[in-house]
Amino acid sequence: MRLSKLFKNAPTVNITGLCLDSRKVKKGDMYFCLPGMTFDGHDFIPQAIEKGAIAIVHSKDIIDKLPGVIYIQVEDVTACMNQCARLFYSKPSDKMTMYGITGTNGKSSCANIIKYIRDLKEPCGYIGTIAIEYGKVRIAPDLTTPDTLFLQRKLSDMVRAGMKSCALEVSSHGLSQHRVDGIRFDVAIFTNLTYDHLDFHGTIENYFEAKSILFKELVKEDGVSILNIDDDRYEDLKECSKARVVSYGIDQNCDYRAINIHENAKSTSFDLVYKGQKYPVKTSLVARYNVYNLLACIAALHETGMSLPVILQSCTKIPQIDGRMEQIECGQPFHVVVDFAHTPDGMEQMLRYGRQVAADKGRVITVFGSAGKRDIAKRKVFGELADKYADLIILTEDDPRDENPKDIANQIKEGIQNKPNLFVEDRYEAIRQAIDNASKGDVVLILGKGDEPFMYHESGRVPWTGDNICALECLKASGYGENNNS
Ligand SMILES: CC(=O)N[C@H]1[C@@H](OP(=O)(O)OP(=O)(O)OC[C@H]2O[C@@H](n3ccc(=O)[nH]c3=O)[C@H](O)[C@@H]2O)O[C@H](CO)[C@@H](O)[C@@H]1O[C@H](C)C(=O)N[C@@H](C)C(=O)N[C@H](CCC(=O)O)C(=O)O
Ligand SMILES: Nc1ncnc2c1ncn2[C@@H]1O[C@H](COP(=O)(O)OP(=O)(O)OP(=O)(O)O)[C@@H](O)[C@H]1O
Repeated sequence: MRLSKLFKNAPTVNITGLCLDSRKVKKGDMYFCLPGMTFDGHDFIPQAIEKGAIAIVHSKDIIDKLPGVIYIQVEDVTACMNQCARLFYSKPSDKMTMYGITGTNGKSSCANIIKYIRDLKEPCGYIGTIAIEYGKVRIAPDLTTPDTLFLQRKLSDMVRAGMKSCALEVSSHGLSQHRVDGIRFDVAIFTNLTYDHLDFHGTIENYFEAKSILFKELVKEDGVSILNIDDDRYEDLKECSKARVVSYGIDQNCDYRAINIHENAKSTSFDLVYKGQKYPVKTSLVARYNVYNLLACIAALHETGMSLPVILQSCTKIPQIDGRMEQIECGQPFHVVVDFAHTPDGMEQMLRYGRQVAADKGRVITVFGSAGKRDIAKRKVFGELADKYADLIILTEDDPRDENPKDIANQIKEGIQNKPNLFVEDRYEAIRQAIDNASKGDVVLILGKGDEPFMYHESGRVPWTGDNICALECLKASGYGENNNS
């Protein structure tokens, strides 16, 4: 693209790419010097030029300018980069129906439900923690909400691949760091706000402020904000939303309400009340929190033109979302569930669910840890929750980074008063012991990592079997077989 299309009065040169990381610069790129939490992008200008950058966008004064390189000084490099990326990639988000989902828990679940149902009508892409997915493409992501440049590039790939819509998980980090500023959302969904990420945001108010950007600034004025009426932050978000507000929930009257909820181990049914009419809904999803997720998605899809009967019919067969409430079946006489729960709210929901589906005398056996170099205050809370609901607690590693997993386990143990517990550092072995310990009617809950095929250790990101595959292997090693229904 001609530089003059991005900046008035710029020289007539062609920019072949945009880059924010000097290590990844390619010949002909424009490099943006971003202020970071660890580094300052300005310090890597020489490296960027050496690797082939022909234009540098910076905010600080530069003394030793090199001939042949174009220097563009702006006040706010991040804002400028967002604008350039939007133009460079031809405003891809304007060519699709954009669903943005934010909240402490439920983003991946909602985005995957929307993708599944929307895909039945026309192609829908997905960007989030689990994958970047469109058509036959499936890429493992580094972040839930990628950086602006990568994000705009992927959205433009989606448009080229024929996607008509995209479900995008919008994390609070992504919002704070303006990764999605170049996107105008047709639909902004709020799932819930509970305790998380305070290591980054400092206070729950800052965390909420970050989430609210999606509703205050990024949803289109003629778009729609879909809000959970049962969450304490409903009124605040309603107040600040730029778009019209549609509500969903269970406890109070609202636009899309679920009543008469029946939860089973493998399915859920309820009546959807919409505009005074009742619609029976049956879904393959389980646990009450998924009723909330489903309501948010039904509202989002209906408000963007899909008919209610078509949406509701598809709810019966929503496929298993990888690593989210994933039931591992190998003919064993007890439940094994792998779930990505890694916040106090997510843990409590899962442990409660475990208690509910365990047979009368069945035990809840749980395996989990807590991530290293992340929020340490939640560790004791995890212990307290397990103490309240579980019968046997096996503590193990979970992305320890450069912390000692045993120290983390000891901090979790501070919350455990009454229940038997043990520490098994190796996660595979911990899952094996949980499964070996289980008997008829028990529930084994393996929490924290879901389907993630990696683990963060001191040495960096290393491959991990994945809790779901590990659990299946352990069941088979214990003599269960997929066709054995004993
Ligand atoms: C805390 C955080 O979000 N950090 C993000 C931030 O990094 P940073 O501010 O530390 O950047 P930095 O390393 O100081 O570098 C500043 C600038 O210099 C550049 N640089 C740096 C070094 C170099 O040699 N050359 C160079 O050009 C960098 O590319 C960057 O542009 O900007 C980087 C570039 O976009 C991100 O990769 C990085 O995400 C890190 C890897 C991360 O782990 N983020 C997590 C916490 C995160 O964002 N998580 C959320 C959701 C979590 C959840 O809901 O569970 C997510 O959306 O994934
Ligand atoms: N609506 C909800 N309310 C409370 N807990 C939920 C909800 N939806 C999912 N959970 C719990 O949170 C876990 C993570 O779900 P999901 O991956 O959908 O959330 P997320 O917001 O994408 O999380 P992350 O951004 O950390 O990936 C689930 O495995 C489940 O335990």
